[in-house]
Order: sequence, then C-alpha cells, then structure tokens
Amino acid sequence: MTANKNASILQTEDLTKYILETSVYPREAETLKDIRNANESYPMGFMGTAPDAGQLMAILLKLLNAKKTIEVGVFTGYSLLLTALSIPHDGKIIAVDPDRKAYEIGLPSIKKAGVEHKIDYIESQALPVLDKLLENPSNDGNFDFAFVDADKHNYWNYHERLIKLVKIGGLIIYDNTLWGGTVAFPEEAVLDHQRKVRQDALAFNEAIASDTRVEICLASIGDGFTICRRAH
Ligand SMILES: C[S@@+](CC[C@H](N)C(=O)[O-])C[C@H]1O[C@@H](n2cnc3c(N)ncnc32)[C@H](O)[C@@H]1O
Ligand SMILES: O=c1cc(-c2ccc(O)cc2)oc2c(O)c(O)ccc12
Repeated sequence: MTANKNASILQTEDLTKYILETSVYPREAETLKDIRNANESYPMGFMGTAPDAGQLMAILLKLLNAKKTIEVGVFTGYSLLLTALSIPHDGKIIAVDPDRKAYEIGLPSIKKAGVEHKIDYIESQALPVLDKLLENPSNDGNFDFAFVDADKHNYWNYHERLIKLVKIGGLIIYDNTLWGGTVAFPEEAVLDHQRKVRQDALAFNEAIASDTRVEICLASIGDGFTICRRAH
C-alpha cells in the first residue's frame, strides 16, 4: 500500500472523495480553492495541507480564539491563508519557510482575501527563528497556536521550542504523523523513498506520546494530525 494522491490515510479514495465533496469543498473559501488549484500545476503541489484537515484546524483556531500563531512550513500558503482567515482582524502569524518562491504562488490569493496584514513571513530555516524568539523572555507562553508542516526530522526540535512559546492551554499541531499510513506497515512493505520519513514519524510519535507536558490526539485526518495541548 502507498499513500494515495490526496495524502489521506482513510480506507479508500472513494471515502476521502465523499468527505471532501460533501462537507469540505462546498464550505471552502474561494481564495483557498485558488491556492489548491495553483498547487495542481506547481512542483510538489501535493504537499499542501489536506483541506479536510485544514477544516479541523480552522475550527480549533476559532474555539481557542487564537490571535497569535506560528507556522513552520508555508509552501504555497494553503494552511497559512486558512489560519489568517480563522483569526481576528488584529491577529498575527509568524510564518517561516526558506522557499519564498513557493510563498509567492499563494500570495496573490492571500492579498485577495484581505489578510496579508496578519502575516509576518520570514524567509528562513525555522530553528534559528524560533531560537531568536526564545531569546526574548516576553515571548514565553505568548502564542496561542502553532502549526508544524516542514522537515519531519526536526519535529522534536520544533517541539522543544514551541512548547515554551505556546501558552498553557494553547495548541501545537504536527502534520503528516501517519505518513501515508506507513507508520503501521511492516518494515518490508515500506517503499525505499518512504523509509526515512517513516522512521522520523515513528520516533516523533513515540516521543510525543510520553511527553507529559502535553495532552495529545493523533487524529486520522489528512495525513495524520497530532494535536497537542500544552498542559503545564
Ligand atoms: C509540506 S510543505 C508545507 C505545506 C503547507 N503547510 C501548505 O499548506 O501548503 C513543507 C514546507 O516546509 C518547508 N521547509 C523545509 N525545511 C524547513 C525548515 N527547516 N524550516 C522551515 N520550513 C522548512 C519547505 O520549504 C516546504 O515549503
Ligand atoms: O512528500 C512530501 C514531502 C514533504 C517534505 C519533505 C521534506 C521537507 O524538508 C519538508 C517536507 O512533506 C510532505 C507533506 O507535508 C505532505 O502533506 C505530503 C507529502 C510530503
């Protein structure tokens, strides 16, 4: 078995299609559709956050009344625009990705949606940016929410920093923690190109499951969304 085109770990592509067509696409903002459509013809466009998982993220952002957020891994901006649309007018997102060319694909849609003012895009690797934020003690516990969808081998490094930046009761979400379902495959059924990230996901999933600083839910949506609530 391999990950299906929509990066869903559901039993069948038909079920993924059913969910998307009945309850996701009809409610999706036009500007988000624009980015999804642009991804279709952009190299590695399949990396955009799954829209059903995005829908869950939007509800969580609103339930939290999230105002200050961090995004690690922007790509063409689907999850970034979704976050910007889900926080208040005076909300702020620090969004970090070294690939500005990809960000510029989604930027016209972000502008069209009227939410560019909420975004502080930083063209950089994320670790030095998070370390810089941590140098200022006023950033401790200053963020309501963080979304991580970048280099999978660094997820634990991001976690050690974000756990300090996000407030008690705030959320950190990690994408791709089921890696196309391969985390549950026997080793011999895993394709060569999936092995490294699968190992990263297995190690991260084990570590987060025993981290008492967070309550967790590994939600089987999209490619696996690990939702962490900072407990103390
Ligand atoms: C899966 S894509 C992100 C998808 C995005 N959330 C969306 O909805 O379109 C992964 C992104 O992580 C970025 N990335 C890779 N290594 C990174 C790092 N060290 N720091 C920040 N971003 C990184 C890549 O440039 C890429 O754009
Ligand atoms: O196929 C991928 C690859 C990535 C990926 C690989 C290396 C990096 O430094 C960052 C990201 O991410 C993906 C992803 O988030 C997704 O939803 C589907 C596929 C991939």
